[in-house]
Amino acid sequence: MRKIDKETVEIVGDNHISTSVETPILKNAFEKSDDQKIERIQHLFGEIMKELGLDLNDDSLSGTPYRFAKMYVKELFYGLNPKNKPRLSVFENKYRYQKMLVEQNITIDSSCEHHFLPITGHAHIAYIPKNKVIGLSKINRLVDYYAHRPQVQERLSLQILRDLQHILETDDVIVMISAKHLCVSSRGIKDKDSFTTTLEYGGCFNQATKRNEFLKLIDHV
Ligand SMILES: Nc1nc2c(ncn2[C@@H]2O[C@H](COP(=O)(O)OP(=O)(O)OP(=O)(O)O)[C@@H](O)[C@H]2O)c(=O)[nH]1
Ligand SMILES: [Zn+2]
Repeated sequence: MRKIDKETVEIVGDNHISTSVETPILKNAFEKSDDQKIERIQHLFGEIMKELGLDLNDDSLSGTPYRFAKMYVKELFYGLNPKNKPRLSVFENKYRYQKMLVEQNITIDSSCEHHFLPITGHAHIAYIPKNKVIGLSKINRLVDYYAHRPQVQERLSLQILRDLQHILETDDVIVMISAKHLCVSSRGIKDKDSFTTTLEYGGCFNQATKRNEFLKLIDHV
């Protein structure tokens, strides 16, 4: 593993934002079971707590290393493991519905990969069906899956877009995410009001009129 020291982090700054749409995952990432990972992270997080000076014999703190490890593996970062990817059943577009379908206000609960702090907000997604349509809830499930990894918002938007385009067999998909980053609001610059919007699209959404149709719909609900 490449070691990066404090000075390099300062110099690299924002340039370390990954250029790939894939989450950087080690080849042997899933050789251990979830339970083995929980056991190891429990030990390591206990060490961090002790290093901070906390007494793990305290009743309230003693269970924290285990709770933390379970939360990381089973909840916040369950989306790292491809075995947890939702099955996205698609079916034939029997109704020949060929207008825009918008699924909006999809909850985003994610974590920033630079600080491991929450990213919270909403995704709005639209597509124009060709031969395939997807169960509505599957769009929400796909968003939830990719959100539950350490993320940058740009990559999250792209991963969702790319999968939907693939599954739906069309480029005509648009993904908008507006979210607050706790690493911006609760530490560092501590800006409580700003939020971040990303927009990824393909196919007919390259036309401003189609994009505007989508943006108008989002605005009116
Ligand atoms: N582009 C992008 N940047 C992000 C995202 N989440 C966090 N960041 C930024 O990643 C940057 C990391 O910069 P660094 O200078 O290495 O970290 P830092 O010293 O903690 O930065 P400050 O937050 O400015 O204190 C910060 O500007 C964060 O706001 C994201 O989803 N997308
Ligand atoms: Zn951050």
